[in-house]
Amino acid sequence: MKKKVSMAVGGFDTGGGAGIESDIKAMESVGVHGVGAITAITSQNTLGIREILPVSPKFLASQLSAILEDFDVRTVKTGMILDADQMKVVSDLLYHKPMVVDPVIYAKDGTKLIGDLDAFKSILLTKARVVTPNVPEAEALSGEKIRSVEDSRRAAKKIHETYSVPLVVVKGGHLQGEEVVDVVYDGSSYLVLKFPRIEQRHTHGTGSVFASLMAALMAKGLDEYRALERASSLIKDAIYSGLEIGKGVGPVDPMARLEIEAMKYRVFEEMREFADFVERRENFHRLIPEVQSNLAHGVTPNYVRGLQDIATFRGRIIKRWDGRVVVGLPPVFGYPTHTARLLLSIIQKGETADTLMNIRYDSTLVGIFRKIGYDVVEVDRTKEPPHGEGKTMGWLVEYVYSEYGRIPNVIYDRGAVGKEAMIRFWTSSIQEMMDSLDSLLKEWKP
Ligand SMILES: Cc1ncc(COP(=O)(O)O)c(N)n1
Repeated sequence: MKKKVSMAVGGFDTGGGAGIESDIKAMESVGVHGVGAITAITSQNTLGIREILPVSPKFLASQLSAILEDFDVRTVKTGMILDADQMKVVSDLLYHKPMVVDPVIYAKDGTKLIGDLDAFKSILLTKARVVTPNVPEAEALSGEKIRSVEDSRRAAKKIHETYSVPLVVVKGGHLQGEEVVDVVYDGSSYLVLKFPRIEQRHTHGTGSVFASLMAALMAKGLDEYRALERASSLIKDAIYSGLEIGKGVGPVDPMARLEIEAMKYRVFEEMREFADFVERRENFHRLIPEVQSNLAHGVTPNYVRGLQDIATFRGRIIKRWDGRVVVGLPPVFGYPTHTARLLLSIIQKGETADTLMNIRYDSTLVGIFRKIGYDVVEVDRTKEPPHGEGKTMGWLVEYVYSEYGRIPNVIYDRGAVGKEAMIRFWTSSIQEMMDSLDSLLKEWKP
């Protein structure tokens, strides 16, 4: 097997959240082999940096040579580089490689990671292909105060002109506002990228991971703009999945996208098995209402960001005229079915719901649910206010939550004018769903 190789140069974070380990994780997450040269060992955790042990410039040079003499290093990402001597080594040995420079002037806790800013500007920044400052870093590099997107543009232009960096990416996370606005300048035009702000406390290593993704994607042959676009999308998942693993600011998770994609594959497999189960199970048609059934099944609930992470059968679970049950079409993610919307609303209320199905209402079935140990709640749909199609599932969950403070596994209603009575049932796994449906069919003798 062959893989492209990208190199990270920076500090070692004992907490695995930023620096070299996060760089290599980020590179590996997009299928690039990451190699690394260490400038300093930090004793660090989510609460901050305690001590820094610098590596001698000579030993840094030795690491770089060992790497360069053996691997075809396509791109380089730099982070913590302490002093002028280290910077000279990096510049002398790597000036010919496309470098993505993350100007980590200060760590989250305020510790200086680039000890000599003047040396950094003159020795390293001038060799960068791409530089990725956040707002405080862009202020330090440009000497401009940044309070608005307009200021970011001015700073980006100034950094480009002063240090001849071909592509300057000023990340807007530190500015106020509902949207995060990144400003990109390449010497002739601006690109302004806007993203909805993600509420997240655990953002340690965001800058390291973003710059490493850019370097890795460029190593794979993407041009700077394509790499930027992809890295921006991936970093959102990494931030969204920020890890609560210490007492302080936890790290972002560069593995998030890979894990979500792997889970989605498993969801498809399990739904295929579920389709076989309902098509083969004797008497299954008895559970299917006139409006037909569907199954919603998502990735692990705490990874669910929206309907894009929940799958339902595009053609539903159909009871045919002859009593056969057919799942005619494959599952799809992000399809706004009733069951998908209901499962999403239940997850958003904090339940570890993984699978949900609607089945026909029958008072005996409700009794069996109770007998096998599920919490059951009845909802009176005549109380539903008039609102458009697409609002019902959200209303249902709000209504149940306001009455009970949680969402029981079984929610049923006896219908209303023009609305068929229905049981909606959620479980923590698809296996539990199948086992429970089996029990219903065994116990129910209509
Ligand atoms: C070794 C090392 N490199 C980079 C950072 C910056 O990351 P952050 O800004 O999240 O503290 C860090 N804390 N440690």
